[in-house]
Amino acid sequence: MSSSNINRTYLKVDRACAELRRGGAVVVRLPSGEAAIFKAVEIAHDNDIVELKTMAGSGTLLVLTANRMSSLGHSIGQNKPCATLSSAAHSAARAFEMALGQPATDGPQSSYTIIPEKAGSLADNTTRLLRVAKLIPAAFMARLRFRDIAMQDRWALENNLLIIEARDVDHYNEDAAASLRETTRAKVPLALAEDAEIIMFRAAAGGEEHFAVLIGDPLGRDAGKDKPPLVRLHSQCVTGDVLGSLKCDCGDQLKAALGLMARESNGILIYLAQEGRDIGMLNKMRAYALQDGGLDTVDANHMLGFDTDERSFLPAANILQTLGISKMRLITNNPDKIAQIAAHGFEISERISLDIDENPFNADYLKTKKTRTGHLID
Ligand SMILES: Nc1nc2c(ncn2[C@@H]2O[C@H](COP(=O)(O)OP(=O)(O)OP(=O)(O)O)[C@@H](O)[C@H]2O)c(=O)[nH]1
Ligand SMILES: [Zn+2]
Repeated sequence: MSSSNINRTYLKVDRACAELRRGGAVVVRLPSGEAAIFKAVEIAHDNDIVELKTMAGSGTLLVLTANRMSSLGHSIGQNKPCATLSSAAHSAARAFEMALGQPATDGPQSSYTIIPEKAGSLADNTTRLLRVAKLIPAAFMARLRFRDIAMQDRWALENNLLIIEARDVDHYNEDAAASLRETTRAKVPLALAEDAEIIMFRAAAGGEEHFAVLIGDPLGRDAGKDKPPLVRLHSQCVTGDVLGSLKCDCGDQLKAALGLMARESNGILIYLAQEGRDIGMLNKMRAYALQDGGLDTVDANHMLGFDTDERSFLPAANILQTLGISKMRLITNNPDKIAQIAAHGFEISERISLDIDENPFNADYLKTKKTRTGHLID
């Protein structure tokens, strides 16, 4: 794909996300010409349900992910990422409860007809776009009655609506990672590592900003360096990294990693703008509220409709490649991180574990990392 094509594609997705976040409607279309108009449930009002129905000419459905459905006590089958729920009596408040509330004991879902949806379906694409927009992946969706693409384009223009093609959604995360560029760099002496330099990267797609902290001389400007650099991919955790939250191990891991790198003067910490395993700070706080009610970190993500971990380490891989790194000693306990980085063609000569002392507030979290997400914690 030429770079100008990539540009047009991701700009449309970025505009769609802004539209969804302000409560607006977006149209999603499959190559077959099937299309649907949708909105984010978490920002919708009752009149939106009627409006979508009137515009599309078919009933408004509620789209929920498989994880959310399972939290509501419904298995929708293997390889079905989401389901559409139809009801004669939708109200935004009720749908909000279905999408976000704690499951009611009398089973509000019983009054809905539930249809499992395939990967790549219109419903699936609505939830994927909502995730990119860092919104709860629950949509009000109404299918357009007509499949003629030229007619749809005219209709969208008349109604000031954006049409997003399913293939644009498919490529978005890859395009965003590929569009990362070094933007500026500066020396920033740190308490734990005086010889530190920060390199900022900005993605043209989505505008996300990640950064690399170079400790000492990891890029091998010193001739004769025999060990590959220590590398840590650290996903943002404002509560742990900045506020010193005792609920997780992030802040301590950050400090420990910088300390290890300073000792050798040979490290790269990539700080990824992936707050809350990439569900965003607001949704992480929603997950924390559910954890206050007794759920663990995995079930809380599922209850909100998200996957256990929404992160891709492709942005990190692109940054490492830009820096000219091919081999590293990776500081992590996360097997998925190791697998993803290896799959991108990097050589991990050694894994350095990063075990943090338990406290009464993070003990359950650390246990869940070990038992449910496979973290290699001793
Ligand atoms: N959604 C959610 N995110 C969390 C929670 N606790 C921590 N995080 C986020 O998880 C990310 C850190 O992930 P971890 O699983 O601790 O560590 P990791 O990067 O997977 O693995 P290591 O390399 O071994 O540290 C950060 O983005 C945190 O904000 C939580 O309860 N819910
Ligand atoms: Zn944390």
